[in-house]
Amino acid sequence: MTDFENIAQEAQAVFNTADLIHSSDAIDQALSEMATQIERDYADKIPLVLCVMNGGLMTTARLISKVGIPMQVDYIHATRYANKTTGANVQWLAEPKMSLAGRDVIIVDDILDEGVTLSELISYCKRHECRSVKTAMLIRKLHDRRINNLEADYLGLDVPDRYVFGCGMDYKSFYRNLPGIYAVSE
Ligand SMILES: O=P(O)(O)OC[C@H]1O[C@H](OP(=O)(O)OP(=O)(O)O)[C@H](O)[C@@H]1O
Ligand SMILES: Nc1nc2[nH]cnc2c(=O)[nH]1
Repeated sequence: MTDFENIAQEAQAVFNTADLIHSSDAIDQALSEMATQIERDYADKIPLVLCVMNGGLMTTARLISKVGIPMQVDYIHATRYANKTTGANVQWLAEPKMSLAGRDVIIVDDILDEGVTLSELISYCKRHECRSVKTAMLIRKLHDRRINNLEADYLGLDVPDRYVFGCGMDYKSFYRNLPGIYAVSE
C-alpha cells in the first residue's frame, strides 16, 4: 500500500469510532447567525474576507454564501499543525494577493484552539496596515490554554477539548470534506 492509502485506512478506523459533535444543520444555523451579525456590522463598509487555508475553506464558503452585502475575498495560507494532531510554529505558505492597507479585514477560519495562529494572523493584518481587523471562527475549543485569552469577534459553536475533524478540519489530511464536526474517540 502507498503512504496515503495507509493513512486513509488509519483515518477510516478513527472515523468509525469518532463522536459527532455538531451536525451540518447545527453548523448552518450557527453560520446564519454569524452572517446576520456581519451584515449588520459591515452595512456601510466593504469588507475584505481573508480565508485561512486550508482549514478555513469550508467555513468561508458556507459563511460568505449567507452574507448579502458587497465584499471581496482573498486567502492566506498559514499552518502550524501540518496535518499532524499537535501544533508547532506557524508556517506562512501564501500571502494575500490584495493589499490590506486601509481595508476592513475579516479573518475567517475553522477553529480557535490555542490561538497561536489567529494571534499571528491579526498581527500580520495590522503590520500590513489594515484599517480594522475582526475574526470569524466556526468553533472554539473549550480549555484554558488559549494565549492572551484571545476570543473571536464572531463565533459559531464550542467543541470539547478533543481533537476534532470535518467541515474543513483534517484528521492527518483526511476528512476535511465531512459536512459535520466529529471528535476523535478518547
Ligand atoms: O489556535 P491554534 O492552536 O493555533 O490552531 C488553529 C489553527 O489550526 C488549524 O490549522 P492547521 O495548522 O492545522 O492547518 P490547516 O488549516 O491546513 O489544517 C486551524 O485551521 C487553525 O488555523
Ligand atoms: N483538525 C484540527 N485542527 C486543529 N487545529 C487546532 N486544533 C485542531 C483540532 O482539534 N483539529
